[in-house]
Amino acid sequence: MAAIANSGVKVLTESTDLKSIPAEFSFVNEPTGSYSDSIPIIDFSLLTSGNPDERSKVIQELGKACEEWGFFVLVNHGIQETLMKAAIEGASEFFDLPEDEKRKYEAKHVSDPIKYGKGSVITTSDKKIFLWRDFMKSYVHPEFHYPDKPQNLREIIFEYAERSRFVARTLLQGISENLGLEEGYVQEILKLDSMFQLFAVNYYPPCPQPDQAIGLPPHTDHGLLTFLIHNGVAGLQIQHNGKWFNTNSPQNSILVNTADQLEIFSNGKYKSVKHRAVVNNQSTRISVVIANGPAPDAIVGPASPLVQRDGRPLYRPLKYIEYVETQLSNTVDGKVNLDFAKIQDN
Ligand SMILES: O=C(O)CCC(=O)C(=O)O
Ligand SMILES: [Fe+2]
Repeated sequence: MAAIANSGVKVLTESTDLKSIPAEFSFVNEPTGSYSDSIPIIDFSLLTSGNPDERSKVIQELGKACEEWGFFVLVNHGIQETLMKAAIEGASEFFDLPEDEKRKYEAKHVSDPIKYGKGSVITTSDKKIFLWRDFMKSYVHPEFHYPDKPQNLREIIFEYAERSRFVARTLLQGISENLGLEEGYVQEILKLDSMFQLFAVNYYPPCPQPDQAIGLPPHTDHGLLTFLIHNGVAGLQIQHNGKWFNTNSPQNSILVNTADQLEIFSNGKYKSVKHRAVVNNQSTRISVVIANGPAPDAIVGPASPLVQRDGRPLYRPLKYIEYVETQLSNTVDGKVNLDFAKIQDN
């Protein structure tokens, strides 16, 4: 039992021939996801192409995707496929390191810039459940933190994060134009030059009873836009109109979801989408995530031109890094923080 509590799921699955999941992992899943052919696809190159008609059309599509789905598949984003592959393969090598090496990064405090672990959630009935996932998270911007080993990976992740920032800022500029905000407003208010980026690699080994465990339970992300790429094994599901949908991703695309700060900034126009990661009994799934957010010290509330237009703010302003760290230490329900920021009717 101690092995289960102390080591990651990778070690657990590799050291024993499991036919069923240990009781600590048992999670009651909502019904499984189906497919939708209407998940939006956004062509990033049209945002930067210089053709004004194409640009305004894609900005409209982007706004619609954020409003209706809170999720889209980004194609033609300009980040080289070789870099993305290197990031996925390299990041997953972290989990092959000896336990002692990984354990150096076991989280002691929520603000530790590098954290390794397995994670657990407390259910509404006060039960602790372990997730079928090992993770490594690190803060990569404005300060860059990354484990020393495996070697050479720091440069790859540094570059991937840098390219992602360009893509994220360009998308946010397009989104804020769709909200009717002036050029440069979003950049200045959210201090995007020093935007906070949290890098995460999630490792989901095959699970003998995939329907009875969960990789990551339903949650929303804390930032503005989250980018996710993976090793070709599906597992990310998003909630849409109360139902779960599998996400498809064409070769070399980035899966993008709206997150809490965008819901707050847009005064509720764009909802932070709930999503979860399911597991399977065949192949290891690896996802590489970059949560792109405002600057750590930015105080984020609804954009004032939108508050004026809507008549009142729906959320109260909070300092972003405090929001992140409350969410990272909160293991219950992904929406708790947003509810905390919400101004209640009375
Ligand atoms: O691995 C996935 O598909 C989901 C990851 C995720 O939602 C997260 O890291 O916040
Ligand atoms: Fe997430």
